[in-house]
Amino acid sequence: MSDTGGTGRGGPSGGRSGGGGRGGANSGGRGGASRQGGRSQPRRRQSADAHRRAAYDVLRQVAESDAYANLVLPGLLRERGITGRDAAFVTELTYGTLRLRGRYDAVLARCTDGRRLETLDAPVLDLLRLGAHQLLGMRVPTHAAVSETVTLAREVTGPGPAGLVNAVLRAVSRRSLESWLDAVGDVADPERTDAVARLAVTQSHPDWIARAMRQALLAHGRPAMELADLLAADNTAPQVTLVARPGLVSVDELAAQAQRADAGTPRRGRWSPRALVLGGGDPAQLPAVRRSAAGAQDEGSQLVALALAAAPLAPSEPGAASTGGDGDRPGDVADSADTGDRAWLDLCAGPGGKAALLGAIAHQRGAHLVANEVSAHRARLVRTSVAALPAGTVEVRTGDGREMGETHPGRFDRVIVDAPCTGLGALRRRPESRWRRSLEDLAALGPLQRALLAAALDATRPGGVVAYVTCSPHVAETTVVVEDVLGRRTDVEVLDAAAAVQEVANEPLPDLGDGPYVQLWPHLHGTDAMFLALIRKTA
Ligand SMILES: C[S@@+](CC[C@H](N)C(=O)[O-])C[C@H]1O[C@@H](n2cnc3c(N)ncnc32)[C@H](O)[C@@H]1O
Repeated sequence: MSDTGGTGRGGPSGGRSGGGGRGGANSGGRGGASRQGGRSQPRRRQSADAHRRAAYDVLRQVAESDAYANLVLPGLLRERGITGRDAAFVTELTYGTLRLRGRYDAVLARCTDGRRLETLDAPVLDLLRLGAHQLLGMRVPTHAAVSETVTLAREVTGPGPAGLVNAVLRAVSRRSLESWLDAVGDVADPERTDAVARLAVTQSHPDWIARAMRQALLAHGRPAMELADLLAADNTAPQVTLVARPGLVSVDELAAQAQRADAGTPRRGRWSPRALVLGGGDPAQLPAVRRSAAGAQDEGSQLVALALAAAPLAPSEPGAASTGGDGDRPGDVADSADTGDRAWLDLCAGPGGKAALLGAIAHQRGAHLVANEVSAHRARLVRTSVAALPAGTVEVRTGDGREMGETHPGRFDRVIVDAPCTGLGALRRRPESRWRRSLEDLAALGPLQRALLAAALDATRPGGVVAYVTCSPHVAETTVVVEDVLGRRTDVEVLDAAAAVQEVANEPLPDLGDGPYVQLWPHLHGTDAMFLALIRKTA
C-alpha cells in the first residue's frame, strides 16, 4: 500500500468523512522512499495523481450522470486496485468535497477576483472544490494540495484552467479554515441577525434545509441552538453498522466474523440489540453479509422495525384474547405462542433492509411478511435482502402500495410504511444528496406519503398496528402527514412510539421527548434522523 494518508485532523466543524492517517508521503509531499524503491519521486507523484484522479472521476460522474457517490466509489476503487489507507484517502477526498461543497463554494467565490463561480466550467469548479477540501478539510500540506491538484487540472482540463486553479487555490491557502468560516459567515449574515443563514453556509447546507432542520428541532421540543450540532453531524461520516438478523446469525457470531475478516474492532450497537458497529473494513467480505443473514443498517432503522414488531396488537373481535406484545424483545426470543399475529406487510420495501429484519422476526413468530415495492429493480434488491430466510417467509411483490388498501382491505396485523421521502435525515450517508433535494421534491412527496399511509391503514385489520416511518425529520413529511391522515379518520388511535422504542432498546434513549411520536437525531443518538409514528386501527 502506498502512503497517501493526509486526512489529518479535520476541521473544527467535523469535515472528515473517512479514515486514513495523517500527511503521508504522496499527499503530504514529504520525504520517504516509495516501496518501489529507486524511482521514489516519480512513483509518489504518479500515485497521488491516481488518487486525486479517482476522486475527480467520481465527482464528475455525480455531476454528469446524477450518480450516487456511495454507489460509484467502491466499484471504482476496486477496479483501480486502490485499497487500505489509499482507499480511505480517496473516500475522504470524494465524500468530504461533496458534503462541504456549499462551504467551499462560498470560500472559492472570494478567491476568483470577482468572477462568478457559475461562469466556470463544471470540471474546473470540481477541481477547485477538491483542492479546497484538501486545504481546509484534510490538512494536506499546502504545497501538495495545490501542486497535485494543478497537475490533475493540467491533465483533465488543459494548461489554461490549470493556471486559474493554481491562482485560486493559492488564495484559499492564505487563510485558515476558522478565518474563512468567519469571512463567509459574515457575507451570509452581515448584520449578525440570521444565525441560520450563517450556519447554512458554514456548515454547508442549502438554506432551506437548514431552516427545515431548525423547524423540526423546535417541533420536537429541542432548543434551536442545537442546529449547529445537527448540521455538523451531517458532515461527519457514520460508522458502518450491521444488523444481525434474528434466527440467522447472532451478534456475537457476526462480531467474530468481523474480527476474522480484519474489519477493525467491532462493538455492539448502543441502542439496538441486533446491531454491530464495525471498526473498519469492507462489510461485504463477511460471510453472514454475503448470505444476507446480516446487512448494513443504521441503528435507527433497526429500532423502528423492532418497535413495530413489539407493539401490542388488540383483538380484532371484541372479547377475543389480546395478541402480540408479549414483552419479549423481538428478535431475541422466538414467540411460540399462537398469538394469531400472522400477516405482516412492508408497503414500501425496497431495497429491503427493514423487510429482512421484520421477515426474520415474523419467521420466529410463525408469521408471514408481504414485501411490496413499486420499482421492479428495487423489488429484486428486496429478494436479495431476504434470501437467507426460509422459503415462504417473505412474499416479494411489485406493485403500487397505494392500491393495497383496496386490494387487501383489513388483511394485515402489522404494517410498516417506510415512506419515500427527501432523506434529509440521512444526509451524512449520502454525500451529494443535500444539493439535489429541493422544496419541489418535498411538495411532490406529500400526496404520495398521505396516500400510502391511508392505504396502509385500510390494509390493516382492526386491532392491528401501522408504523409510519421516514428517514427525514422534515415536519411536512412526518407529523403533518400523520395528523392530516388521522384527522380524516375515526378508526385509529395513536400509540406511544417512544415507549415502544424504549422497550426494545438496549438502554434507555435520552431526548426522546414526551411522545407519542419518535424523532431520532444524528447529533443526539448517533443514528439517522428517523421518524416513527405507531398507529392502531380501532375498527
Ligand atoms: C424509504 S424507501 C424504503 C426503504 C426500505 N424500507 C428499507 O428499509 O430498505 C421507500 C421505497 O418506497 C418505494 N415507493 C415509492 N413509491 C411507492 C409506491 N407508490 N408504492 C410502493 N412503494 C413505493 C421506493 O421505490 C422506495 O424503494
